[in-house]
Amino acid sequence: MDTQRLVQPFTMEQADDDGDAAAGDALCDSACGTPSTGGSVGSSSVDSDTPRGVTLSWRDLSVFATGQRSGRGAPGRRIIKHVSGAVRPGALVAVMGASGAGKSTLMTALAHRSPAGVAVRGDIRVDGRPVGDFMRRLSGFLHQEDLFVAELTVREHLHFMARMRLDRRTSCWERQRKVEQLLRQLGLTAAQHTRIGTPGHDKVISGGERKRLAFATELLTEPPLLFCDEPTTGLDSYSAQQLVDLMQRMTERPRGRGKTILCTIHQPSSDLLARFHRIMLVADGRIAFIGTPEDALLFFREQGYVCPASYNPADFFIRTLACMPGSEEASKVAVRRICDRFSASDHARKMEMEVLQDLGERDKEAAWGDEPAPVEPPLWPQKLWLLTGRSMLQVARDPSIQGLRILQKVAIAVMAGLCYLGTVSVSQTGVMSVQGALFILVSENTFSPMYSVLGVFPSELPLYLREHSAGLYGPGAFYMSKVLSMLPGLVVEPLLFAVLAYWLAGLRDDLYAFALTAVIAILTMNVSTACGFFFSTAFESVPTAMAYLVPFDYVLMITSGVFVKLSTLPSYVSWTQYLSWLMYANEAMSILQWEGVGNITCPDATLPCLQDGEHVLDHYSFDASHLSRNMIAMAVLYALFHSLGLICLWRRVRRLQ
Ligand SMILES: Nc1ncnc2c1ncn2[C@@H]1O[C@H](COP(=O)(O)OP(=O)(O)OP(=O)(O)O)[C@@H](O)[C@H]1O
Repeated sequence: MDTQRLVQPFTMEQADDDGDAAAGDALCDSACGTPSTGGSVGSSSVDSDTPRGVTLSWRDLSVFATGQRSGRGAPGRRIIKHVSGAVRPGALVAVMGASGAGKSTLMTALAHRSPAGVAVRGDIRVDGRPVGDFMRRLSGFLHQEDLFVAELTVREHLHFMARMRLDRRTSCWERQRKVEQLLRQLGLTAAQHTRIGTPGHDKVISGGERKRLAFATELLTEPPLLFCDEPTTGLDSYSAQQLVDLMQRMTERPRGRGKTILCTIHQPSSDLLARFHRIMLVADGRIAFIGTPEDALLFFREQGYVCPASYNPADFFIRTLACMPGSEEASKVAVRRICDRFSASDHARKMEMEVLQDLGERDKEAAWGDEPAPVEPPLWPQKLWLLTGRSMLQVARDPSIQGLRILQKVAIAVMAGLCYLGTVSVSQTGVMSVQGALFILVSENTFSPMYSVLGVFPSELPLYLREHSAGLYGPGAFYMSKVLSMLPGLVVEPLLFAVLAYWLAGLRDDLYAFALTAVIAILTMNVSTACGFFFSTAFESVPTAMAYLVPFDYVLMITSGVFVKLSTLPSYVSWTQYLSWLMYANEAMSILQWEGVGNITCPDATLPCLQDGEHVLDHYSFDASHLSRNMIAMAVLYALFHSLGLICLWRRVRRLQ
């Protein structure tokens, strides 16, 4: 009966989307074909797939703010104060309390997901076992603020997550079956091909659909324990009710397989509150009550707080436990008294007895070998492949990332080429035009690509940190995927520019010179992007990165060989030229233009003249034997910037998590 219930749609949508499954979305398992509705080889009923529920208990738990957000030099503040409690399998628990009471802090601590700057002390156990990193696999966490890749569709997102989160031995069909089931179950079938988007922009799914998608993502792995931080915030009352109904159904499975769900919630209606099996009231970092809403009303009555007949009990609890402006001290004393009385009450003792009994029974069950097999996550190359695919879709679908840049490059190449048209010749004035055209080729492939990637890591870090904390992938795969996804653009863009500008400007009519110039242009853009990536990971925000990058790029430009004769640079700065890939590129391109050129016309024999190519190179302090050295140096800079970028990202992630 419960299996039936679970596969029932969340809303009235009954659209059969099996046919759509084969729609070839890039991230989807389209190669599996259409999944059979009756399951696939290796799949079993939903109930037997579902791991048994778990008991979560905690004793003498305190949470401190140790730094960062608490401010420089501020002592660690105790946010959660010596709390104890427990939740049994199949319980849907509403965590309620006034704003700032400590609900989210308590829940993230219980979920073993406390952020950096927060220290947790105390004993938290799952089925009697002290919590550890296994909590990432055992539990799902629905965050207050949803974060998605806006360019993906609902279906693509779920397929990506299925491949990232599920055991790598899960068959393609099985993954597809889970996605289809979740789409139906959460009423996302109609929106499955809609881009997730960013709220406030066109083509976005609604706030309710975002919440349901976030929920579906957490349900992919069938975690027996779910933490939901304000899942109903921003939803209309009907959608909120539907979501809570779904949670309720998930807790009500037989044979101890009901999920344990903790859910912070703000001001639920009486109707919504009645759907929760238990409520947990948090006040000033302590627990004021855990039990059924009815018992809570009785307990409060015993303490002298009577809920008026027409009043919403949730509002009554929150109001009673809130810190009243103007009478803060009295409110604190009242809250302390309620919390003290609860911890000494029969409710608290009964809860503890129930948990102990429950754990005893579950120990016996475990002896019968009901432990789930350990999950094998995807291998690193598989994760990299998936992440790169996702990033490529982002790049392809967001015109501001690459499409517009390519158009802009073409326009600049045509304009620059036309400006030099007819000015390039083997003459004294032609030397200036050639060197000018080469500088345009180098600088156009340096500055705009370098600055355009500065926002990549600051903007994507929140999503990365979220996915990292869920145990999906590490900084190496994240960084590499960004590099790989941009690679096609970083070849096409400079190549297009070189083809157009080179031939329009009328540079040396030699295929070898052109081909190597194009390769150097590609190298230039890749080194510049690597440098941009490094600054993007090294600094917290784009303005800070810019503040350091602008002076750095002036040094690069001055030492490029165009603005000053390199051999005349003062010794204390002359070393900087070896960091300047503009210099390497400029010298290499100049060699390709001038090597072997003899007899440059000289209009007036009485004035000093550049008589041949060797003279031109010498004039700029360039050396004809440096062609391969320069290309190798650029490759080394590319590797160096990316290595530094990766180290900075890794350090930042360690600091933030
Ligand atoms: N890392 C931190 N550093 C310093 N103070 C913190 C930190 N995290 C939480 N706090 C503080 O602890 C208190 C409880 O915060 P928490 O977010 O848990 O409250 P809440 O009950 O979930 O509130 P709301 O319902 O408004 O989300 C707040 O005063 C908050 O400012």
